[in-house]
Amino acid sequence: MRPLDPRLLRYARGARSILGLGAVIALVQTSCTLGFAWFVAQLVSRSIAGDPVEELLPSLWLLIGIVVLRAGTVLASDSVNARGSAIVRSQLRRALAGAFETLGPGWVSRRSSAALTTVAGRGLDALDAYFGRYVPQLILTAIAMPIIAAVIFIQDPLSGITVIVTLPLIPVFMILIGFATQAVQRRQWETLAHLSRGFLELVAGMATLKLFGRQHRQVRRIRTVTEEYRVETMKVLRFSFVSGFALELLSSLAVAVVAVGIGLRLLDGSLLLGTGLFVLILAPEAFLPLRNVGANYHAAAEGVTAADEVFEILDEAKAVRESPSAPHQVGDSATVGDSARRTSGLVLDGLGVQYDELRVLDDLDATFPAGVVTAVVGASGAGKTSMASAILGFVDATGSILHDGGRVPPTPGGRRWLSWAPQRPVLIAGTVGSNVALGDDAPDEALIVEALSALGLSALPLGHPIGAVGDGVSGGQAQRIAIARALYRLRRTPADAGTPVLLLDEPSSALDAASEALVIDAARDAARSGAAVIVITHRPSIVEHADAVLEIRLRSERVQGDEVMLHG
Ligand SMILES: Nc1ncnc2c1ncn2[C@@H]1O[C@H](COP(=O)(O)OP(=O)(O)OP(=O)(O)O)[C@@H](O)[C@H]1O
Repeated sequence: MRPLDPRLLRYARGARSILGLGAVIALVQTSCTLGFAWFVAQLVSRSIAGDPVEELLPSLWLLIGIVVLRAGTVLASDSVNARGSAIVRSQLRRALAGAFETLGPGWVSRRSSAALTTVAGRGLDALDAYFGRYVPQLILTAIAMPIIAAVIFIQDPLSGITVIVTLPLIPVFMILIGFATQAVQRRQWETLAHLSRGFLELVAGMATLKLFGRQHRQVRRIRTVTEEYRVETMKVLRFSFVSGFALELLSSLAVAVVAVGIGLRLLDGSLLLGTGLFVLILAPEAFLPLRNVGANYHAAAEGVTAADEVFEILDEAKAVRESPSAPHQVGDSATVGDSARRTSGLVLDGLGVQYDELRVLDDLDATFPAGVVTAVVGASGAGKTSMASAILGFVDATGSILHDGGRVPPTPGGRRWLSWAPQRPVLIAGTVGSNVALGDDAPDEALIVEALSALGLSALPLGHPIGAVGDGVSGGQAQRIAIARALYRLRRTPADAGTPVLLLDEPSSALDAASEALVIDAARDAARSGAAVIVITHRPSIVEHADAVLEIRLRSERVQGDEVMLHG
């Protein structure tokens, strides 16, 4: 772990002001430490020398003032660090949410959702120890240590040299401990992510696990991972205890050496009592912040390990933002025919999609004209949803996508013309109405009612509550609410967005024949109003009512030049 990761300053702007304020507070604290040591040494040596109390009173008042000021700086430092830590964590969480948006649903779907929520939740919370305790001590060390060491050297060169020689031993020792801890800390963090994943699977899949009698196995797995987590945590703690002990021993020995030197010179009279006392009080203060850095290192390291992962995600999103055409190559193909450029609606020209090693689509050409319902059919796994994901900008794709003759950008933004209902309906906690008008700042109630009625959901009140994962409605209702959302968005397509495109991915997979007929009517109405309608389906009844059919064959069954067939 680097003492201070520069990426933290880059991604969490709030961190800069905390560091600035922390430096000012550290400077005041160092002045207080020096003042405190000076006045205590003076008061003791002058009392022993027999100075009258009245003459000592001004120094006493100053000492009391310094003590109060020092307490004030501790209070200020605590509140700055607590507020700063909260600001930084919320800035990093916002940046992370922005990164997820940039990287897109395709990226998120390839990651473990449990690991992502652990890093964004518990992981970033662990930064509290880093900001609340570790960083302030690091700043104090950088400011107080050289000043105090210099003052000791000026007052008593011999003690100064002892302090200057022994001080670097502590950071050297800490670096060695740091190397050893890094691996255990990462293992502890990975086990935690593993544990979260196990719990998520147990909770989300409880019904299935119980039905197949696998719940005990899952519980046993969690028990094993919990044990692994305990072992890893104990390893981290062992390092923490040993390093705390060693740091304490090192600094105590160094202070003892200084104290013995001062004592001997006080005895032989070569050092004044005031100076000796001053240096003796100051010496532990030179080691204290560095010792505290070491003591807080392990608590901070968990947050830093998590922050490391956050920074990797933020860097990835930054790279995508800076070169949007690098991973997503849609729009790179050389020439697109004139007819494609003149088509109102959507044209795919040589579209290719690949997931790591798995090539799903290659060189797919298709036209989805305005006013036409096109059914997209093909065997399971042929790549129909992958084509939809490419149109949505969710996956890396090659080739070109043209909307009204203009190239569609590779990232998901800038598709005001596109309305989509996914294969698996995603409902957000709220109400039926808020789900249909999702993303609309000024929802049109009449349109919401119209979209729901078109799908036979007029009996469902707009205010009907929906839970976090679509609880509160049936599977078929959830699917129709998701389609109603697409119909609502279609009706709200801005006039200057061009030909509206309605993309429905297996819209009737959870519906009965009557509801399916309503979906077909809604798709036909949309085409009549001028939209290009694409319906991915396995249902013969939808294919029958389509104006055109695009068949995507499994890659293994494709023949060169016969990748797809379009029936008009
Ligand atoms: N995010 C992904 N990462 C890796 N492979 C994927 C991903 N999404 C889909 N695939 C693979 O791509 C292939 C095509 O999947 P796709 O979902 O496009 O098929 P589909 O034609 O829509 O199938 P279905 O009719 O069953 O919905 C499948 O082999 C699938 O396993």
